[in-house]
Amino acid sequence: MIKRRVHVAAAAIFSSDGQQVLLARRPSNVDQGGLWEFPGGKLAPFETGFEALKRELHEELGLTIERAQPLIRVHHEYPNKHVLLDVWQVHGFSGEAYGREGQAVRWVALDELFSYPFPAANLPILRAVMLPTEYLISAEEDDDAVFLTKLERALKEDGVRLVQLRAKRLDEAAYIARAEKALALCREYNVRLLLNAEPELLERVDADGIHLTSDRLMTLERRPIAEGKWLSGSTHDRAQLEQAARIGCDFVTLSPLRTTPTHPDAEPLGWHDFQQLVEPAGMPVFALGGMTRHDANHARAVGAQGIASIRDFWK
Ligand SMILES: Nc1nc2c([nH]c(=O)n2[C@@H]2O[C@H](COP(=O)(O)OP(=O)(O)OP(=O)(O)O)[C@@H](O)[C@H]2O)c(=O)[nH]1
Ligand SMILES: [Mg+2]
Repeated sequence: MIKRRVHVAAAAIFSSDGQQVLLARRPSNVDQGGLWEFPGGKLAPFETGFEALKRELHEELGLTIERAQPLIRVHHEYPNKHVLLDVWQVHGFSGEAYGREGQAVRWVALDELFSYPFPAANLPILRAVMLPTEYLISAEEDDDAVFLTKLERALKEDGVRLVQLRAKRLDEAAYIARAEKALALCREYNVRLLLNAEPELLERVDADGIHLTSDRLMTLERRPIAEGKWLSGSTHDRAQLEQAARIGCDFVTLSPLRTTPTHPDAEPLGWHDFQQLVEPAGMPVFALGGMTRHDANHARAVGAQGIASIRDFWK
């Protein structure tokens, strides 16, 4: 039997403060009944994803979309069909949402999403919804006080919400000391901190997760940290992206998009090759390498979660 292929447009509709998304419950008499979902449905013949999104949100919720951007595309094999979930983030709409087909509809806080039962394909979507569009990677800095001043500026003035502590020049004791201080600051601003370090370090510093170098990523056979923590990794090609998926990374950086002073000899991917790699990755991907916040819209247009950068945030 040939498996049916369905292309579905679905929406992560954000509240105006960005802290909640709108979920709907699938009626009990349909496929995956009773599970919660991002509202949407199948593309009609000759429709684009965005056209289908607008039509479905009007039919299902009575909403008119005003502003939307691609969030993530997820391919998933169900026993009876192959689904492509083409998910958009909606930040502007008019109307008051209600279940026009009798389905339950609910605004849910981002940090409560994991307590709702979703279809199996939805895990990457939940990660994408919970992650911001900017990922700060900290620069080498000898002095802890200077480090903290620059970090606080980025949290306060740039509104950064996700940070990776990268400090290759520090020995273990100095790294731990800096991580404790960075964590205290990040907690004040309600910001997530990932350690670019060995996974075991999470037992010493209770940060939000671990970022793996690509070399370290390739040596692992399974996810090295608990599900409740975030696991990200550095990738540069398809093999590394596949390994990140195999060991259950929550998201990755993919680099270098452009040539940078820190990695002058690395062959840049450019947007075209980057886009080819992103969709099959099956998880949120941050573009890295010469990126600034001006590139964020372009990155999202080719399927990325957003941009990761050292220089654009470190001032
Ligand atoms: N809308 C939506 N569909 C999802 C999600 N996750 C997921 O696996 N799917 C799957 O994608 C397909 C979407 O079909 P649908 O039933 O919403 O399509 P539709 O609105 O056009 O309905 P209809 O064709 O029954 O009228 C289903 O097989 C569903 O299980 C999700 O978060 N939102
Ligand atoms: Mg539907």
